[in-house]
Amino acid sequence: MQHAIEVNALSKRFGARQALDQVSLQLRPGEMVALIGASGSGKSTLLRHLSGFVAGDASSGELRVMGQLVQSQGRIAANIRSVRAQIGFVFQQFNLVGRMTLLNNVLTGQLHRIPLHRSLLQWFTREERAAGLKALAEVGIDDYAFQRASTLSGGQQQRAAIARALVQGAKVVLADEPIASLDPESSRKVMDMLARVNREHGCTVLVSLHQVDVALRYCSRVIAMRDGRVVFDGPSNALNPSFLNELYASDAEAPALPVGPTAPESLDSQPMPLPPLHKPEPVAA
Ligand SMILES: Nc1ncnc2c1ncn2[C@@H]1O[C@H](COP(=O)(O)OP(=O)(O)OP(=O)(O)O)[C@@H](O)[C@H]1O
Repeated sequence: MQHAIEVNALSKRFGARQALDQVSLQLRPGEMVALIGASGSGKSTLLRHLSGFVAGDASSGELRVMGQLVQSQGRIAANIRSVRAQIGFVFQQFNLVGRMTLLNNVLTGQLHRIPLHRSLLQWFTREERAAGLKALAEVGIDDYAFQRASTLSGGQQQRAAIARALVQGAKVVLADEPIASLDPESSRKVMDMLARVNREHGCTVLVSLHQVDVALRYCSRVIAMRDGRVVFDGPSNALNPSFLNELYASDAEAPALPVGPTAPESLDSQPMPLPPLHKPEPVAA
């Protein structure tokens, strides 16, 4: 089976800091998986490598999205732009161009399909505009289509990034802390949209989250990172309070950890680190 996301022995060192250490994981098409871990554990760095914005160390293996090579042994694939056309990004730093209208921001999702002169001039056809408005309606912000993106709230901007992924026809959505600075109601809307994109459009979603309760509510599988390593990969209902306490032990901004049904008492005494529940499968040549 072709994996939607495949990471094989990815390592990244920034000076003395081992940000990623032999990270391997696979996501099946159609999965929605949460990436959790304390601040500095490597979540954003992993997502940036998957997007091909950052190259891993030369000792790293391969990263693939929808079977296409993103990078191998520290070298970004030559056709990375066409690989990225399959990936929707909900990254705070790449989200929207503030001076462009919301609609034009969303329409940039199809730039890989239209001629360069049209993209430079932001000339879009009636059909393309209709597709953009439909996507904005789907995420509930079509009323703001002709407003400058900079005038929108953080939650609306995140939803616009999701609409852009829809217009783009992305197969995989990478979301880096999409609700980090949002109020609870906006957070719920953004997470609901991501879940819908996953469920109704069949997109594979990998979302990094600080809020463990949100991760457990929306994702049946969780990957936990600590010090650049994957220390847990399995069903979210197998996580337990002692593991989570250990995971966030060094985090000054540790999130409130959930208790109750999502944290079965019977697993309380499980020692750290938990072994990964999914053994990495061999990478197809
Ligand atoms: N460009 C960079 N140069 C130097 N160090 C970096 C760089 N990017 C990340 N790091 C370091 O790599 C480690 C992992 O950082 P990363 O941002 O991936 O963590 P994170 O889990 O996403 O944290 P947070 O939840 O706070 O966003 C940190 O120690 C960070 O300081």
